[in-house]
Amino acid sequence: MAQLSSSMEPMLKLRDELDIVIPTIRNLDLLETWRPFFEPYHLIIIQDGDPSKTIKVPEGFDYELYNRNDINRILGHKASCISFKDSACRCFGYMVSKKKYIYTIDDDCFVAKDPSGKDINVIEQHMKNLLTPSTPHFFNTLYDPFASGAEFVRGYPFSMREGVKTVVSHGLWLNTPDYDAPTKLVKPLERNTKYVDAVMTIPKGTLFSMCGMNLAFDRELIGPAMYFGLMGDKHPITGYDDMWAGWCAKVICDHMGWGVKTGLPYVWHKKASNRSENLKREYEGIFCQEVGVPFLQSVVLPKECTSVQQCYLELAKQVKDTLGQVDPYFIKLADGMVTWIEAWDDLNTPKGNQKLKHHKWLVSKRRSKLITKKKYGVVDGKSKRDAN
Ligand SMILES: O=c1ccn([C@@H]2O[C@H](COP(=O)(O)OP(=O)(O)O[C@H]3O[C@@H](CO)[C@H](O)[C@H]3O)[C@@H](O)[C@H]2O)c(=O)[nH]1
Ligand SMILES: [Mn+2]
Repeated sequence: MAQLSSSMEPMLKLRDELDIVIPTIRNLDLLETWRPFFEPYHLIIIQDGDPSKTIKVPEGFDYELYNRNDINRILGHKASCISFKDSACRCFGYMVSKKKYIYTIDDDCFVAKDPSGKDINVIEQHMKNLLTPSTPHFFNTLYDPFASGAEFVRGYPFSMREGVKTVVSHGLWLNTPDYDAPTKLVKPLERNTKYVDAVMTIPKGTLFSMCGMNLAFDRELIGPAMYFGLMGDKHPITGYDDMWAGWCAKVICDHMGWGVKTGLPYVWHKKASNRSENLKREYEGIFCQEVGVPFLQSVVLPKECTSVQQCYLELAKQVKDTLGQVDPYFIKLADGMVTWIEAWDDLNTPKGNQKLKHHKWLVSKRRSKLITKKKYGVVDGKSKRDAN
């Protein structure tokens, strides 16, 4: 196995380097099962749907929770780029995080076990994937040469064994795989029981289906491209937010010379959404992907695009000019992409950081009020302590 740099071990701790982003419309009981792996980290919870609903978070977790009112207050008119009533809202968490890495997971994904019966530490495996190089320019048939027990195979040019920086680590799912609605309808009972002990680099020039359920990425590098596109409320499409982000991010990774890996780690997905509902939600997307994918595969970004933001704005322009003629939805999506970059850059300047600090204080104040209420209750407008 290609030697892991000795500096990697401390990085695996990562408490101050990684945020966990969870989009949710439900109580977060799943966190109990993830406690051994998630408790050390800061969580950014994006509460979708009705902001007046209280999302229960088990004790002991360090988190900030943003609902729609917070998103509107923080972004103002730019909040239009953050989807509502769709898991795409999670990308707001990427924007407000200040950490180098992001891990995002759905609230119906639980700890999976490897074939030896050991609980899988998704953070550890994703960080191994991100902290070791990718090999997009020449396919290694024995999978990830930087994974333990693997190596470059014969015929692999030595001049290419250094690899490139990995910026996305795409994990998989046991039990309910990420099938689209038509597939789920014809195969309602199909479950994924195959634990494939492999991590692979997705070759340069190839797009892939990026599922947002179990995903980690280098926020400082590819973060501005991880826009989960306009879906859900007031939009004709849903269920393709993560796909859009994955296609755009991969085009930019190829241009920037960065790598994307897929494979381990697994989560146990106990699908909470409704199959026939999903078919209605995904219907338009099934057709859009047939035009979107070939277009994005054909995109060439100019060499003058040297930052992810520049690449992303150029991509938005090409989406608007080309796909905008196919379906007006893509004009709105392209505008959303531009607004996303504006909002990202706003919040990641010293002035933006100051503004965000104030909002984070408000969000944490609301949370401590909730904790007080839960601990001491509020009886007839007085706390239980006063009432006794
Ligand atoms: O309006 C909504 C609906 C859901 N969420 C949260 O988003 C994730 C995913 O929701 P869910 O697991 O119910 O949906 P699935 O169909 O299983 O997942 C699909 O959505 C993609 C995004 O992860 C995934 O790739 C697909 O498999 C949960 O955390 C919900 O709470 C929401 O925020 N708003
Ligand atoms: Mn799910």
